[in-house]
Amino acid sequence: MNILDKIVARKREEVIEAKQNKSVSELEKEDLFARKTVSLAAALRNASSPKIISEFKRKSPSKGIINDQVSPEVVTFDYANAGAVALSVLTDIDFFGGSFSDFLKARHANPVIPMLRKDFIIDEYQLYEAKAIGADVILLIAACLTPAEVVSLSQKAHELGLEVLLEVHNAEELAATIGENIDIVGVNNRNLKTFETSIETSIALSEQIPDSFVKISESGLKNAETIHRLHGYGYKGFLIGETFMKTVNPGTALADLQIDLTQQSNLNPLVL
Ligand SMILES: O=C(O)c1ccccc1NCC(=O)[C@H](O)[C@H](O)COP(=O)(O)O
Repeated sequence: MNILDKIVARKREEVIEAKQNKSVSELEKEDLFARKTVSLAAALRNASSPKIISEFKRKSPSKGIINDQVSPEVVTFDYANAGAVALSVLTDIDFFGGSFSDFLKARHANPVIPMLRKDFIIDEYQLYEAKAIGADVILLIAACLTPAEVVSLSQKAHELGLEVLLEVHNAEELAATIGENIDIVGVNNRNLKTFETSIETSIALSEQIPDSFVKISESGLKNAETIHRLHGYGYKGFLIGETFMKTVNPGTALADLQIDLTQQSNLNPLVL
């Protein structure tokens, strides 16, 4: 059993419990359910420079505790101020230390910026939850869903006004799950068996993702040089958690990266 299998097994239990505690019609009555969502895909598609999706991530299976001294409202407000195109907030409790409370605090501190509910979606019920906490985008991980599940969950997400980020690790997952209701394709550089990250995964898959899909690179991204390199392969967005969260002030870490990105593109305008 790899880590994804363990996470998904626990997630199935959580969803059963959640459905017993709150019905879909109760979720539909939450104030944020009626909120009009903001498009991350459009913000990325129209961007001429690399854009950062900044993640609030307390801990992870690969690194253990990353930062337990930070508050979601402060960090995400600082991220948005430092120019993040979107926020990603973990809502998985057991493996990532996230929660709906973290997500809601971040949403209330940042009413307009696109926000990704970062979790392991396996059931339509979780899409209603995502809408009820004010998410704009949900994640579908090809490695833990059948192609038919990707189709039905992405259709339902669109019905609810949510955008869909499809995450793939290899060409087989991409070919099996890419479809009409996918808004953004994310290539995850992290090997879930070894936890090693390699940007070669993003490079290898870049040409196989049709141009009609906005593409982003995820995990293990640390510096402006790598981001400019991947931007050259057509990646518009970059999902970064640990590099920021392991610092005392994650918002400042993003601001510093933005300065590096601008300086490097000024030195060599062709990298844009
Ligand atoms: O981060 C992990 O250890 C992990 C383990 C198993 C499944 C998923 C995992 N991470 C989820 C993510 O996609 C990352 O949080 C995201 O891409 C940001 O990555 P990073 O910048 O390396 O924190």
